[in-house]
Formats: sequence, structure tokens, C-alpha cells
Amino acid sequence: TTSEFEDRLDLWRRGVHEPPKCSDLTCSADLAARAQFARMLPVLRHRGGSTGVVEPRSLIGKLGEEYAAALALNEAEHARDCEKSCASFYCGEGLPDSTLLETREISMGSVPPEDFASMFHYPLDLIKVTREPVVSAGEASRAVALAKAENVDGNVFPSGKYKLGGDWLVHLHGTRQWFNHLLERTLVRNIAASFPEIVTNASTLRAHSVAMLKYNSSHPRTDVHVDNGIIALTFALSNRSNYKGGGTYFEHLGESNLVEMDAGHATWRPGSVRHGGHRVTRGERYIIGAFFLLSDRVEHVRRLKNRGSNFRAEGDVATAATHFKWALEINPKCTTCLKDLAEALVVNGTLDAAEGTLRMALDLLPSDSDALFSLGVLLSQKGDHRAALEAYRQSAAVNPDDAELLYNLGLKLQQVEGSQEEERRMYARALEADPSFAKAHCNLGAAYAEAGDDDKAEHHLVAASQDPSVAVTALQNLAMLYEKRAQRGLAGFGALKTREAAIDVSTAADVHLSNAQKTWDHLRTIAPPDVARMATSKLLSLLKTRGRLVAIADIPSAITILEQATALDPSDAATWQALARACSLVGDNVQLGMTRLKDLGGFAVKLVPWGLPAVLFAGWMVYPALTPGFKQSLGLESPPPSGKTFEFDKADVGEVPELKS
Ligand SMILES: O=C(O)CCC(=O)C(=O)O
Ligand SMILES: [Fe+2]
Repeated sequence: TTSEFEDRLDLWRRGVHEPPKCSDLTCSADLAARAQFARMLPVLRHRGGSTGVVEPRSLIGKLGEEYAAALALNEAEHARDCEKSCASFYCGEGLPDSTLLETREISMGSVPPEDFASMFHYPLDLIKVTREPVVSAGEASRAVALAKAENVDGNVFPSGKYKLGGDWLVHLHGTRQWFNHLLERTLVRNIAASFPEIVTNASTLRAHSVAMLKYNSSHPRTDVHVDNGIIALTFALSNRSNYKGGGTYFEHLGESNLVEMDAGHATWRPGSVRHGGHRVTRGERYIIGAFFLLSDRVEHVRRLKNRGSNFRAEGDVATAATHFKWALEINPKCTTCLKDLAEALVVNGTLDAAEGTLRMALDLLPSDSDALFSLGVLLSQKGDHRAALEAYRQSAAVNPDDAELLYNLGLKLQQVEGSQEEERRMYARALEADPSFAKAHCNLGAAYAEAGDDDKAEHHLVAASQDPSVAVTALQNLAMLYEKRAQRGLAGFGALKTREAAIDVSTAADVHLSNAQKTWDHLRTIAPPDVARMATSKLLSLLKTRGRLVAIADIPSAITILEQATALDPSDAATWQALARACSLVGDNVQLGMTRLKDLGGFAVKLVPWGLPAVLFAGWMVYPALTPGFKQSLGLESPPPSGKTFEFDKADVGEVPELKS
């Protein structure tokens, strides 16, 4: 029927070339899978999508001398990179008798390659996956062994915010030799044959940025990203039985369409398709990733964009934006250029223009989780929190275990919907994705503290306090948490009838107060001046409370504590008074207490109302003196003053603010 035909056509355009097998039971499942393919829409909308692409040199008249100079710089860089490639990697036509491998083809989605876009045509079935292995599994495993002998595992390899094991092949001499043979034997001719639109001759391929990468459960995945070359290769070296998870993830295809390859298989594709190494949960997965240049074609779009990013990194936003605009003049559908430009516009404060630019990127590539994330950040900055929440939600639907995204989503859920449980769930998911994510620890700790789950709150706040980026907020929350615990322990203290009971309760509460003291003290040493001042005043009031509380069981310790308080603030009369009382009780020797107090200096004489005979205070400290006045005089009728309001603070760490590209 027509609708079946359309379904199949949709699937085919998405690279699913074999129609779903339709027995009664599986048919509905296939349709459900197809429903997931709503990302298909832009392919239809942007059919014939390379319209507007312009030959770079033809723009010199319009864009002027600086642009012409930038193109010349691109050409010089390109020539240098090609030369460098041939110094390390095979440059030649490949063996003439190497047979062409059979591949299956998958659509790269709605947006053609960023460079030479007009040369490609829909359905853009440009992701090639081998149907037969390029080398045997045995040879692949020997290559890994060779690289291991060359210490490939000794290095950490960053991919955005994630890390993998692995190393560049230029550092692994033997492995590089093996790879070069492979280029010569099969890869060069096969890759060249896959892209007749742009590869004039197999000898124009120039490999660069070639690395062996290792995934395992501690280094599980890459960011979703684009590769830095017109053509990219992923070569699988481990059998699928060696690991769980893994595979190459293409964002426009979704998690249910991973490209999974056994050892010896490979995929090659345009570098600009958004993809990543999918999460490995067990075992080890080795691959080689390689990018290719074409010696007779300069990738002006990619090079302008990269140079713009370099200017951006140096803080020159205006020049960066000019480069992104130039790249967009050549190819208006360069989505990474649009995202980079949006970021530059945000820095310039032109938020509406930035939003328009981001929405153009999303119109071309609605499944771009980074563009959705950036839109969320942008809308949040514009104060449209509900729309920001929606953008984060959409981003999470595409990229469900991105730590920063889940974290921002958690914040926004709480802010917009007041949903504390959902908020905690998102922070917890962010920490599953990245257990060392300090902001998520900080806010999850605060969220648990708000919910009254003290143990979990303490665990996460302690973890966050180790990281300088959030330590100030985390320590503040942690100190308040300890005070809150002490305060809870002291509830009903005023009604206790025996000294023993009072000692039990106060000793238990003092564990928390002593933790709070250490925490405020730590905070004082690391915080900026205004927070340090606040921490000092908190510490002071805490010491006064502790002094009174500890005095019930242990007056000499109370004296030490109160002395610390007077040292912190010698102008506080009440502290001197409490110290005088405590001193006067040491060994029931009022005289000693008086002497001690005088020794402490002129302040005491000035501030303590000596009209009251110290001897009268003697009775105060001996619990129980059962009159309410007695307890009041200790300041223990009500909970400790330093912890009356608990507003756990998340605002300081805020949303992750960077727009991504
Ligand atoms: O591990 C994969 O499958 C993808 C790795 C990757 O991003 C690449 O080879 O460029
Ligand atoms: Fe990649």
C-alpha cells in the first residue's frame, strides 16, 4: 500500500535499506521503531539540502581581503598537514590488486558533509560499514598485542569531558607500521572507492590524527562529536564477545541503531556526522580512529571554523564570529558553524540573535543534543525557564547519559516544577554518568539535606568539598547540615530532668557541633573574604553554643572552647561572661576562675559585669538545678542559635553555562 511504501521509503532514507520483516507480532514493534524515527522529518524538509553552497574563492569579491587571506592561510595549513601526514603515514594509490570490500550503507541524515557539500546527493548514504572483515580477528588481536607492548595502555586520551585509554599511532612505531601496511593493502583503495564524489584518486588520501583507543568500564565512552577531517575511519580491533556495550553511536540514528562491529571490521564516513563511541560497561574494546584529508581539496569550512574556535579560546570573540560567518557564507548548512556562532553571539550579549542561530542549527539537525543543550542554557539566560526545561528534556531524550545535561535538567526541574524527587533523580543519574562530577555531588547533597536525609547529604557534600570548584558552597552546606543534626539532637533538651540525661544528649549532639566547627574553620581558610567573614561569625556563635553545652559534662574542655571564642572575637561580652562562669567553676575554685579571667586581659575587666559575684554562678553549671532560669542562663532552653535557619545553597554552582558545539 502507499503508506507501507512511505514507511519503507522513510526507513530507507534513514539508511535502513532492508524493510522490516512483518510477521503479525513483530510488525507493531517495527512500527514503534519507526515512530522513533521522527528525526527523519528534516531529511524530507531539507531535500536537495546542499542548496546555497558556494565555491569559497567566488566569495572573495564580497567578503574582501581578510577573507582572501584566511583562504590563503587555509591552503598553506592544508599543504603543511598533507606533508606531515606523508612523513608518518602511507601516501599512495594502494595495491592495485586489492579487491573492493562489500559494504552496507547508512544515511548520514539530513545534513550533507560540511565541506564540498554540493557534491553529495540525497539520500546521503555515506556511512559505510564493511560486510566482510578487512583483516582477520587474529590479525586484529595481534595489532592490539603489538600496541600493548608499545604501552598503548599507559596513556589517557581525552574526548570532550570523557577520557579513554590509548595513544596516537605516531607514538607507537610498530603499530603504525602495521596500520600503514593495512592502508596500502586495502584501506586506501576501499575508502577512495566509497566517495567517488570527492576522491579524485586514491593517492590523494592523507591520514592524520590516527590513534588507538581503549574503552572499558572506567573509561566507557566518548562525547558525541564530529571528527576533524572530511573522511573518518573507525577500525574495530576487539571481538564483540570481549566487551559489553560499545559500538559506534550515530546521533541521528539513535541508540537502537548502533553500528556494532566485530574485530577486523571497519566503518568510514564523512567526518562531520555526529557520532561517538557508545558506553562500554564491561571488558575492553580497542579501536583505531583515523581522519583523512584530500591532498587536492582544501576543507575551507572546517579550517575557518577551527581557526574561529582558536580565536574564541584566546578571547577574541569578534574575530571568531567573523570566521564562523565566513564558513557559513560557504555553507549555510554547516551546523557546527551555526552553533559556534551562537556561542559567540551569547558572549556578545546578543541573545536573540544567538537563539535564532541555534534554532537554525536545530531546524537542520533536530536531534543535535548539544544544540538542544545550548538552547536550554540560552533560554535559561533569557529567563524563559519553562522553555529551557523543555530543551533540556529533548536533549536528554537524545543523549540520556550526559552528566552536565542531566545536572542542568535537575536544577531546572526543581526551579520550574518544584519537583525535588525528580531533581534528586537527575543529579543521581548525572553522577552515574560521571561519578566525579562535583557540582552534581554538591547539589545532590543539598537536595538530600533539604529532604532530611542527613547521611546521604553528608556523603555527597563531603565528596563535593574535595573539589575546589564547589568547595565553598559544599562546606557551607555541610557545616549547616552538622548544625542541623545537632539541633535535632537537642530538641526537647530543656525538658530533661537529670544531669545524666543532659550529658548523654549533649555529648551526642556535640559530635555534630564539633564537625560543624571543623567545617566552618576549613571554610574560613579557603573562602573569599565575604564568605570567610560569615564563616567566622558562624564559628563564633557555634563555639559559644558548644562551650555552654560541653560545660555540662566537662568544664575544662568548655573553657578551651570558650577561649577560642574570645580569641576569635575579643569584643563579645557574652562570651567573656560565659568564660568567667566556666573558669569560676574549675575545681569549684572560684578564686582560680577569677584569676584566670583577669589573666585573659583588659577586655574581661571592661566587659564582664563584675557587679555580679562570681560565686553565684557556681550553681549554674551543675545540672540539674531544676529551675527554668538555670537552663536559660546556660542558653540551652532553645536550640543552638547558630543553626536556626537552614537554607541550603545551590545557587552558587548554578547551571553549567557553556554552550556546546
Ligand atoms: O568508538 C567508536 O566507535 C567511535 C570512535 C570515534 O569517535 C572515532 O573513531 O572517531
Ligand atoms: Fe570520532
